[in-house]
Amino acid sequence: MTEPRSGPRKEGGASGPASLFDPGTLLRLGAIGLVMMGVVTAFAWSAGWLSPRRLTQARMMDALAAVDGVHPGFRRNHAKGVCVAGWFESSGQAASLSKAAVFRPVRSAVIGRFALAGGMPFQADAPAKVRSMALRIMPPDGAEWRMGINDIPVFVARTAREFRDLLLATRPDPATGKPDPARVGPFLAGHPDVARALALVGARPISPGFGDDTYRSLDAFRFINADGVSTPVRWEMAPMQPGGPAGAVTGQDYLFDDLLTALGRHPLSWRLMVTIGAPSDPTADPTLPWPADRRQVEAGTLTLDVAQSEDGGLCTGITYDPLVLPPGIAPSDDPIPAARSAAYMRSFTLRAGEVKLPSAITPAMIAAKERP
Ligand code: HEM
Repeated sequence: MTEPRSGPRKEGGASGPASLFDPGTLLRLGAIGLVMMGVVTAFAWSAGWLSPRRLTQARMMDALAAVDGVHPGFRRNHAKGVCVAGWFESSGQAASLSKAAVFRPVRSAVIGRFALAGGMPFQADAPAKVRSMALRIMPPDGAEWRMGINDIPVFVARTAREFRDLLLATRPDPATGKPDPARVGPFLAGHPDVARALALVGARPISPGFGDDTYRSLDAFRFINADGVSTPVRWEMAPMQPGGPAGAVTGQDYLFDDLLTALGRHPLSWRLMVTIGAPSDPTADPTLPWPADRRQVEAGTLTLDVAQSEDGGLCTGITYDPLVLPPGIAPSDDPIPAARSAAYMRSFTLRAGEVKLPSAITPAMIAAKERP
């Protein structure tokens, strides 16, 4: 018997292994390569590597960190805060403007947060620091509504890019620890809208504390009623407790201390006042106030009666994303809320994965002020 001759094997036959040089294999490999390249390019694009001027979530986080540093585990803005809880009682008066469940004559549960603007979780309280209220309003039978609202009359930038540029222009100079006038001056000269908005913010009346402060949406939204009629709106939470005499403006946490003392004595309430915009009112520019004589509707009353530290508190796992809106409330052409939504998500993703120091407002501070 002769052994079978081991001559050259026919490549690529139906039964033999495929060669790398087979045209079909090359085509398939090429296709895989193209898909991989597409994926890598998409990642690079979304990370902003291909477009150094594009504003990405990471660049916005960097700008916030350039001003206030990095504080792992904390919100990248409005870092010093305390959780609160209570309810919102609708008056029914906004139901003709918006079909949102929250405006039916019902009581909705609320998880909120008071905070100071800025990324420093241990900053000292001071009268002129921007204060905020954030709310997640959850009607018993309908979609929730989230908001983050500030105690200033207008926002300080028209777009996310302008806000980021303002942050970078006002970041502290390492030599002095203060913003560098040589950088701030030219920035404001080139951004008269920001200079005008900052002047309005600087001239606002300052209330003694969180409890007697007014918090505003600043951004414009649209209310949509059951007939599909869309109305431009902004809103504010107006305090129902009188502004008492200013307490002692001393102590690292005096604003939070006063808030906890007040909540320990009685619930605090605010009226939700919705301002109806006229067709001529600017909706796309939150640096511009609307005329003071616009009609307002009293949509209901917010009552807060419980405080909790962020450490273990219900608000910690929440982003007060202004685009979490129920049917009946929609964004306007204001570009800021979409940028906020992206930035809050990024901040949440970062802080959720980090080890955090205890918050400035501790469970023990709250327990000491609680009602018996
Ligand atoms: C482009 C503009 C803005 C950027 C990039 C920005 C960025 C941020 C970030 C990163 C956070 C932390 C979010 C978290 O970790 O949950 C935050 C919180 C907050 N922001 Fe903004 N923000 C912007 C505009 C505004 C405006 C216009 C308002 C007010 C109307 C506002 C009100 C708030 C409030 C109240 C909080 C605190 C929410 C809480 O207590 O959890 N922000 N912001």
